[in-house]
Amino acid sequence: MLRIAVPNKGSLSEPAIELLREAGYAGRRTGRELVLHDRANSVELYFLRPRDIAVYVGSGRLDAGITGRDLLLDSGADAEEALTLGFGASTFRFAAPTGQVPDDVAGLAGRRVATSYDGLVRTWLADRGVDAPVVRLDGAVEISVALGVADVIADVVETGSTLRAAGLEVFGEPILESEAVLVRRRGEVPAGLETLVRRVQGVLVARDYVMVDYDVHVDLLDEASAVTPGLESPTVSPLRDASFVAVRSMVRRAEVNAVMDRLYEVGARAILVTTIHACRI
Ligand SMILES: Nc1ncnc2c1ncn2[C@@H]1O[C@H](COP(=O)(O)OP(=O)(O)OP(=O)(O)O)[C@@H](O)[C@H]1O
Ligand SMILES: O=P(O)(O)OC[C@H]1O[C@H](OP(=O)(O)OP(=O)(O)O)[C@H](O)[C@@H]1O
Ligand SMILES: [Mg+2]
Repeated sequence: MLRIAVPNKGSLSEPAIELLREAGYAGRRTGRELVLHDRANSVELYFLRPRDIAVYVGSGRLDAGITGRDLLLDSGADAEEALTLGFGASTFRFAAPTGQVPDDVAGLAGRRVATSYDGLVRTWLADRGVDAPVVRLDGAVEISVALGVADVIADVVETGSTLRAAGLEVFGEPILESEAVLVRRRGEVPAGLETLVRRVQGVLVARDYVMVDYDVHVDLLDEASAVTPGLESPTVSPLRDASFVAVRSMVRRAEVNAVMDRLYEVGARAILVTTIHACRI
């Protein structure tokens, strides 16, 4: 049995559960379930706080889990990233009241820094030789400066609207670019982990790519294939009219309209785009 940790709450929970569902694993039946035995797939899913997931995986009690890169680094757990998952993107940044931002990193010295990610912030400050007291708070960190317990904050920024509402502005380089990641414990590869990674990768590729089919005159095949090289090489099938071929290739979803425009200019016709439901690459 592969033991997988899944966020039970917060912004990563729903997309993580949906990703595993699309990868063929059982879904949570109620919002209160803490463990789910998915015997058909030989996995056990543990629904845990995202902040705790890297700790369980790093301790070796669980084999893999979904959490944020920022939470993984903050925990200091002995776990490593196996895959980036393409959701839960955020930036971890310093912010201070508008008009009172330090000029540079050295300007942080002696200022009280409020954060929920004290491990991450202490390491960042120590690596740069900056001596600043860290105030550990559980959440709503943006209000801490107005309430007088800190001078600056270090927190997750997604849209920036919470910062703006609190009269704060970011300063300095981002501390970290984060997103949801699949983490695994270091060392020996547990049975079933490769299957989990391949399944999840399959979902991510199916989300990212579409299938494009078109007909093109054989004389234009090289030019058209250059527009749709696919992952390895496009599939080319004969048509009844031997002067034409049918071509099939995977194309990035975000680029498909530009690709269709170029194919049409080359002379391809009957250009069809279909969704990929699942794949193994
Ligand atoms: N807008 C966001 N706010 C907070 N965390 C976010 C956001 N967008 C992405 N994340 C990521 O989600 C993870 C934090 O999840 P966590 O469940 O601890 O906090 P949360 O989503 O703020 O939920 P809550 O504070 O309600 O418990 C981090 O990896 C963080 O980078
Ligand atoms: O840049 P934004 O789009 O505004 O999002 C970032 C904010 O969202 C999160 O707070 P959350 O709502 O989770 O509350 P919390 O601070 O109590 O965890 C995070 O801690 C930031 O405060
Ligand atoms: Mg939060």
